[in-house]
Amino acid sequence: MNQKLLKLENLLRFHTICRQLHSLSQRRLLAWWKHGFSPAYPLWPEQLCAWPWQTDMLVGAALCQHRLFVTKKEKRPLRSQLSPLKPKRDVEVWVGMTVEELARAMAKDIDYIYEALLNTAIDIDSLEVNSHLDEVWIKEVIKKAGMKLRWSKLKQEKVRENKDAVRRPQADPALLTPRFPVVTIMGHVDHGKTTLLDKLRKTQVAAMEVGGITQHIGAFLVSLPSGEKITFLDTPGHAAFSAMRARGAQVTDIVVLVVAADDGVMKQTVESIQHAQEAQVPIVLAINKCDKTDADPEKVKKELLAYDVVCEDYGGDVQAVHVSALTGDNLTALAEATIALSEMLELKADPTGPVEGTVIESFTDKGRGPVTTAIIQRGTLRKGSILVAGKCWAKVRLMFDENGKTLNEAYPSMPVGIIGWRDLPSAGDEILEVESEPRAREVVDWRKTEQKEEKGKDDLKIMEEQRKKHQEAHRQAREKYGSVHWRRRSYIKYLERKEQRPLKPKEKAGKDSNVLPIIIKGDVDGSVEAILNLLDTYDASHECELELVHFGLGDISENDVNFAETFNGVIYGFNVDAGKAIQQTAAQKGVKIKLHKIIYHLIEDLQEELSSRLPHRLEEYPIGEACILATFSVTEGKRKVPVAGCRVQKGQLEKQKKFKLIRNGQVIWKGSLTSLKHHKDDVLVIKTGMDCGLILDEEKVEFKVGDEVVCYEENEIPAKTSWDPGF
Ligand SMILES: Nc1nc2c(ncn2[C@@H]2O[C@H](COP(=O)(O)OP(=O)(O)OP(=O)(O)O)[C@@H](O)[C@H]2O)c(=O)[nH]1
Repeated sequence: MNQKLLKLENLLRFHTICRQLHSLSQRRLLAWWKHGFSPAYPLWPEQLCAWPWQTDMLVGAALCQHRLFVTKKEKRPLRSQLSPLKPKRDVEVWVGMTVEELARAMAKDIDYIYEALLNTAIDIDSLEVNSHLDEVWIKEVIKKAGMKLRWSKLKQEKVRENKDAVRRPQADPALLTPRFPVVTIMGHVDHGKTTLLDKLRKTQVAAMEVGGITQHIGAFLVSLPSGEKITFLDTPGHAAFSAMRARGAQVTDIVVLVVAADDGVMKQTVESIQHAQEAQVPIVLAINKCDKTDADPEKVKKELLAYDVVCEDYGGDVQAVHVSALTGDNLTALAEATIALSEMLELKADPTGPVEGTVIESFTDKGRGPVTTAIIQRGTLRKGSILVAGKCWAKVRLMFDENGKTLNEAYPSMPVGIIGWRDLPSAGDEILEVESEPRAREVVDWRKTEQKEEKGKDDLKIMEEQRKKHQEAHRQAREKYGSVHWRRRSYIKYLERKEQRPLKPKEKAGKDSNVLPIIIKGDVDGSVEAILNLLDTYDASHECELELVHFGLGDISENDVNFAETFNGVIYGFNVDAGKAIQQTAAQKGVKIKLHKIIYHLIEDLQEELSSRLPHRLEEYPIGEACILATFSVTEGKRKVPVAGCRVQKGQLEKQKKFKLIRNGQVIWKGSLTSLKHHKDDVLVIKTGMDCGLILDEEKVEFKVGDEVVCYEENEIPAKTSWDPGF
């Protein structure tokens, strides 16, 4: 009878715990049950491990549970292994669906999915209801269920209609008209690129007789006396190249390679050559600083041979112009050489139809908002055109050139400042004209969604990597700690520490001990994880040891209180409750339950609790100071007792308080007085300015004239933990 009652009681307690344990534990229980209740089974529910029950009691309880399942089984087959599923139901699935979604799609409960994934390589413990499943696991579950898999429309939706705007196919040669070249200036540091660009720009300003301030728009147009034009990109050559090539755009037709005649080929000269060669952009060589006495243009040409840059003098096709950016010498010749090369390249573009171009530079102007400089490559840009670039779009409100002059139209190869962007596109972004604002929005939305999906895929990859890492750590922990199925870093840390210094219930963790055993309960996995992560910042160097004896999800239970009582610990609950009965039990057992709804309040509370376990600090408060003016001794029986003749200089000396003797700034004695006299009278207090004679409780101490006597009292100051989790 007693046996039966015990089992019944066990069953009830077991049920209560199971109900608290969330679906995860029921799943584990089932798995455990199917493995013959072996305590060695790795999925032993951690909450039950923490339960201070004996294993056989647990088995007893579980056996009852087992019978219950068996009875239920007769009415309703629960598991695939027990009753084969009726085959070939179609299940609509998609990659990355969650455990919950798969269960719903299969019309099964969540446990079913977990069960199907048991004994597979997946780490079932790290698998939450909302974890995403890989294709391989989805297939595994469906296969085990004997169902048929059908990839969902949702998956097909992923290959949704491409709403992006793209460049048009190559233009009909009949539509092509000559265009002027777009040139980038590149070269080694200090070889004169900026000076050359400035000179070219100033020549242009002077030539146009505009005067005043030139507008920096990242590119400018130079008109030669012959009427020819060249667009120079006014951005650091490397940056322009990298940005544009990274986005697959190629706006430069010619590279002007600047090499200082006095310095020769240097590291960045070589890099510039490589950039040009990789992009198959021809080079015009500007041998600069030819005004300098030590200039040696021939040496430069020879050095360049090593990099496949063969000048015309050496039988190659690279034009070399000796210039001086400083004096402006030969800059026209350089421009003409560039034009000659562009003519050979037969640069042409289609000025009709929707615009295509590239963003050279973009910035936000205080008054005008986002501004871009673009090079038009196809079509003709006009006010009111609708453009998209990257994930931004614009209705062109205003166009201007490098001199700030408003433009009505911009043709291929023209640099143009554009105002009217809703957001700021990036340098190198491709500009495409679309037919309407709704279409521009559609393109931008499509691109944003694409980006999100890409990011989602990346996140999934990261999650998968983390899962694998977690799985490995988990496997190692399991190997190390056997059937105990802890998966928390903090707990493993705790176990490791425990190996070094086992915490015995009630033995070390007395109320005044400097060990604080704690139990953490939280509402959801995430919050418990967050608290455990903060606890991880607490290391052994702190004065009070923090022992995490148990943690878990759900309201505070009797089991937690038992634990806390056993270890003399404190229960911390985050966003959970403790029923009245539990609180009463805890009060009876002297167990503190601390409930919080804000993590940092919980941590502050923990800091206070830790501080309360630290020994108090003693702080000294001086009451008076005296100086020894004479030393003598009195005879007490056969002993000669040293006496210090002092004058009080500050405060007062109180016989009952503590005293210290200081010599040359060093404390040489601390203790009490056995005698304090004023003349021949014993007194309790001597005030400032008065003389006195005093005898210490340690007769061996010798006084010296000039020593300092300090009377003080000691106060206990509560200590504060130095632990700061840093939030
Ligand atoms: N004598 C002489 N000095 C020049 C000439 N060109 C540039 N310099 C000087 O060389 C120095 C560097 O010129 P920059 O134009 O700043 O050179 P850079 O290649 O743009 O340099 P980074 O911007 O640092 O890459 C400056 O002191 C210029 O005055 C030139 O033709 N002759």
